[in-house]
Amino acid sequence: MVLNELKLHQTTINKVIEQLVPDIEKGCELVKESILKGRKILLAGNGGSAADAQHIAAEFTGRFVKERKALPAIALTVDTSALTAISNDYGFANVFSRQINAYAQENDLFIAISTSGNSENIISAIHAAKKLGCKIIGLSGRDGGQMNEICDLNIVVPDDVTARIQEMHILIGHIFCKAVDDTF
Ligand SMILES: O=C(CO)[C@@H](O)[C@H](O)[C@H](O)[C@H](O)COP(=O)(O)O
Ligand SMILES: [Zn+2]
Repeated sequence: MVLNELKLHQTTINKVIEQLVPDIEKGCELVKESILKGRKILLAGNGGSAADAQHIAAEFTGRFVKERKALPAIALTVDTSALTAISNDYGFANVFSRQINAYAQENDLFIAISTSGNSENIISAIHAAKKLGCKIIGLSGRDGGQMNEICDLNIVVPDDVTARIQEMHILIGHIFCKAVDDTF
């Protein structure tokens, strides 16, 4: 079983290497552009993707590898009072869009993470971010779902298994962090 899981991961990473390098490079450019313009990064996802959102945000506000200045990144998944109040009062579909409306400004970057590309609260948040003039990178999988139509760039991991897709998302997030480190 263990060897098989590792081999499945290897198959997915090989597909990412063959198919996604240009998209990941575009994502690096969008992330660098927003940081160099002094804009902030907002991130959101559900479940494992919520963990990815806060993991990536912390690489920017803290540090990834290199010593450099603190950079503005906010995960919309971490404030349990906001998460519960918004979900309770406005419905779970609005849990991220409401926070986007509170924090996002024109030319900020929203990194929306959903392995299916279809989670309702992520789709609503993308619509809200677009209305405010944000740029949007999707990290998704399967067929990319609704995120194909509404993101500036939807990076679709070519796999149908949630775990494999998430493993590639955090790798891509780390590559974004390396691209930013390299600009300082
Ligand atoms: O981490 C996992 C499975 O590996 C789960 O927590 C998973 O993230 C949750 O089922 C999410 O609700 C899936 O949502 P999404 O990726 O389709 O947007
Ligand atoms: Zn997971």
